[in-house]
Amino acid sequence: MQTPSTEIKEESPALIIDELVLHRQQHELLSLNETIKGGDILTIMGPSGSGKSTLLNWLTGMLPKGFSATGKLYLNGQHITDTASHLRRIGLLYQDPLLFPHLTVAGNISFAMPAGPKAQRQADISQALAQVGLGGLEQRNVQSLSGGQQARVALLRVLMSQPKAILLDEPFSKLDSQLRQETRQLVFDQIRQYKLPAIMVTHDQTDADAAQGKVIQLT
Ligand SMILES: Nc1ncnc2c1ncn2[C@@H]1O[C@H](COP(=O)(O)OP(=O)(O)OP(=O)(O)O)[C@@H](O)[C@H]1O
Repeated sequence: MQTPSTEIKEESPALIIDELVLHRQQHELLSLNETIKGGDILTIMGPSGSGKSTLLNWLTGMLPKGFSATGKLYLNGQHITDTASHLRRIGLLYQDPLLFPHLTVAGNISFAMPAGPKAQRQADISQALAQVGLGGLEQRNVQSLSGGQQARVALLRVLMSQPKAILLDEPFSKLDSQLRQETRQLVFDQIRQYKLPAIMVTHDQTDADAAQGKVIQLT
């Protein structure tokens, strides 16, 4: 007897990619079937053109024209394949911090936070900044920060938006090696602390090793 299909796949924190096949025009780009549990980091590697960005675009609900997909996406038990991008609660961290240059550190972080009493938001921001070694920099203009400091603000901006999953798109590639290692550790620690399912696209084997999770090599 066939099990009736259900919209609820799993209740504990997990991102489930169910029988995904991505096409560019008639050409199959990739297929994927994965469950990423909260706190786990799935690493995606592969040569230029293998479909890494396209996969991230599908996950965020922004597949460009010319591409099509079959398969389903579930986040913490909810079917979100057809959910609008801004309602998916999937945070994205890029290689560029993409901070708003005209806003302060606190302004950048609070921009992405859910609404709430101002004093509470300010206290939460100060606490988060202190946790990543940026205590007291609330009112600094982000343009006056170092690359590593900007990367940490970008991370906090994503985390404070309270995502339920996080995607990392070459997030450390602009940082020099010492800073790369430190920032990577911080990002991975936070992913584990918040039990977020994460997918990281990288060309760097040391990133993949540090993630300590499954590695998928696209071809
Ligand atoms: N907007 C687009 N229109 C048409 N084809 C595209 C578009 N974007 C990407 N492609 C093609 O789709 C395929 C997958 O590209 P994608 O950007 O996902 O690869 P990638 O693995 O992220 O590459 P890279 O490592 O260079 O970023 C490639 O053949 C690419 O040329």
